[in-house]
Amino acid sequence: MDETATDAAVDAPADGATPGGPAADPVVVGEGIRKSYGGVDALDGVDLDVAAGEVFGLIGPNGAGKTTLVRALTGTTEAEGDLRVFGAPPRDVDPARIGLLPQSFDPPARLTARELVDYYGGLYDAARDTESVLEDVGMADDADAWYETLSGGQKRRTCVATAVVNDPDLLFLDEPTTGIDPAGRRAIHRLIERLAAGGTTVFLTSHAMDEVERLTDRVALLRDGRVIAVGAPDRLVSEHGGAPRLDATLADPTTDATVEAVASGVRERLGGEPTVEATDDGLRVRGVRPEDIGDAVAALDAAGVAFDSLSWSEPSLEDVYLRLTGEEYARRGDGGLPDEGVGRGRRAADGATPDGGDR
Ligand SMILES: Nc1ncnc2c1ncn2[C@@H]1O[C@H](COP(=O)(O)OP(=O)(O)OP(=O)(O)O)[C@@H](O)[C@H]1O
Repeated sequence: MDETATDAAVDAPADGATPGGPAADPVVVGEGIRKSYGGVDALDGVDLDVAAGEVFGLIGPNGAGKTTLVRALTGTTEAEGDLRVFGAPPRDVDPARIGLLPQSFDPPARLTARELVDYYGGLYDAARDTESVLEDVGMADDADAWYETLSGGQKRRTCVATAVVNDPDLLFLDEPTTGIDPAGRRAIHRLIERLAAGGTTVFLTSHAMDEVERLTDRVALLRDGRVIAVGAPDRLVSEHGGAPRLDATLADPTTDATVEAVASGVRERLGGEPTVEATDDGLRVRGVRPEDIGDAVAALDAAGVAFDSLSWSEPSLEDVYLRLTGEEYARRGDGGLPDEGVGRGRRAADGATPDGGDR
């Protein structure tokens, strides 16, 4: 396990099942994976395992190394370290067992979607029926259009079809839903769910935290070529997502005096637990339970704060992402660490800090 991974990475459930802990029956195993391009360490000692039948998510900022890791695991680039897929080095694995949707994929432009799926299916001894694959990705109605005339989302869906036409045991999808509209995304989500239900192992990279949270059994967060957390999404959220919060969009700019007035009113009504901070367009009160919402609103009113809108939300995988990558604090521009939570937790666990102080 990566030495910088949080403790969500290391505790296996008692029954050895996959959610939360390490894979019980791994089809992908990587230890100490390294890859440099010139002076850039794209992968800086990645350890991971993926179980048979698992939907495994890989998230991380632009340039974190996600695509490089997918390429290393599919044998499309050489990397150092111990990499095994179905027990063999990636380049020795039977291609019929693997499906790959690369991040960048440019199939021949003057073939129709149907011809493309036929063509890629023809590369294998046994392939799925073209029509059912087109149906699966929501392309049945547009199957006779040339690839070059398809919209960006239709192109991506066609590419997904070419990746699943061989009915792979292990499917790598590198940002499959980028540029796809909500209906198309739903089609891809349903396809992933069906494949997983049928026993296909899925390795999914995405910047869409909602789809990763919804679809994956476990997720690894990559930053600067290292896994900094891995575990079931709900576990990562409970450990690192922070408290539920109430966000207020304010009509006027948020001043320090506004924050202090609301904080004082919130302390008075709710005790010491909630914290108040300025956001880009208003205020955020953290630590507000559903039953506290009325009191928090009363604190805003008492402070004379006029708000345009209010929203309450539970923490999500996006909060985990923002906190563990340090982007939340970078965005605020203060470069500071939170008073509680992940900053201290990570230092205690591994000596690292969210601002990259271990590197
Ligand atoms: N072929 C290459 N030549 C040189 N540098 C590369 C190459 N491929 C990747 N890199 C560098 O390696 C690092 C990791 O890139 P990678 O594409 O794996 O990140 P990523 O997490 O997939 O990013 P994104 O979310 O933007 O797709 C980046 O600094 C990138 O510039």
